[in-house]
Amino acid sequence: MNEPTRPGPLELDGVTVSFGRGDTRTTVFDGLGLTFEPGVMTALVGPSGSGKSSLLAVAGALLRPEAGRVLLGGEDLAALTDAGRARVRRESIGYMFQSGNLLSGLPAVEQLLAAAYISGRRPRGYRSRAEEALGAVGLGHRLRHRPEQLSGGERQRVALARALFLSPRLLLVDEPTAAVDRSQAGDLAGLLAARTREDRCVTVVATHDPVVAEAAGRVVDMATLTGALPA
Ligand SMILES: Nc1ncnc2c1ncn2[C@@H]1O[C@H](COP(=O)(O)OP(=O)(O)OP(=O)(O)O)[C@@H](O)[C@H]1O
Repeated sequence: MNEPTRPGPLELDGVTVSFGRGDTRTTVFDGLGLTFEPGVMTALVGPSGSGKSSLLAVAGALLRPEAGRVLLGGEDLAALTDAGRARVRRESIGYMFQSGNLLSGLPAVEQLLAAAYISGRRPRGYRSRAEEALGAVGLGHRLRHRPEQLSGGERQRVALARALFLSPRLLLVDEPTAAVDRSQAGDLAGLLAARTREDRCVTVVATHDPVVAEAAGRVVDMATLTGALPA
């Protein structure tokens, strides 16, 4: 918002994630190493169960790895206390998930303002900044529309504007085009890539959609990293 974005890579270094115990134990990553640069949108592709969502969860400080480091601009999120991780989530990470997770009944501009309130930031002129942010994703004519009055693609654009409004260093996106038509999917994917370059954030998108992979600056196939077989 008013703070400049502080560019810095996201680095996964020797990251191990597994779920369950005994016979049901699943190791998703074992010593995974990957670096994501600012200004680049990376598409994570791969079959169902190959670990795309798990990677987003570890990168977003929603899941603590069993081993390894998760460095965001040099700070190891895996080593922080729960309170430290909550601070990083609030201050440095934007999340955009499948359904957009908009608050029902709330006009588009208020969706952004609510996010600013929750994060404790209220810069001067924040309402006009929120309007500008919506304009930047092509929704200048939909400022007062509620989610119920928007198309699937428009809802995703509000979610994108909201995620970018707080100037995240890291933007994590899960299946952004799952609920939109093909032409909206292309527009949304292009917009995500463009805003990533302009805002210099690290953007990681889990997707099954070739349109998103085409728009990305880099594609990482999880199957080649984790050895997952097609479902
Ligand atoms: N909470 C959990 N408990 C147990 N196993 C889990 C849990 N979350 C994920 N897994 C397992 O970890 C593996 C990776 O799952 P993940 O959701 O990361 O894959 P994905 O590539 O995002 O799949 P999809 O494309 O279907 O969303 C899968 O085998 C899954 O069953």
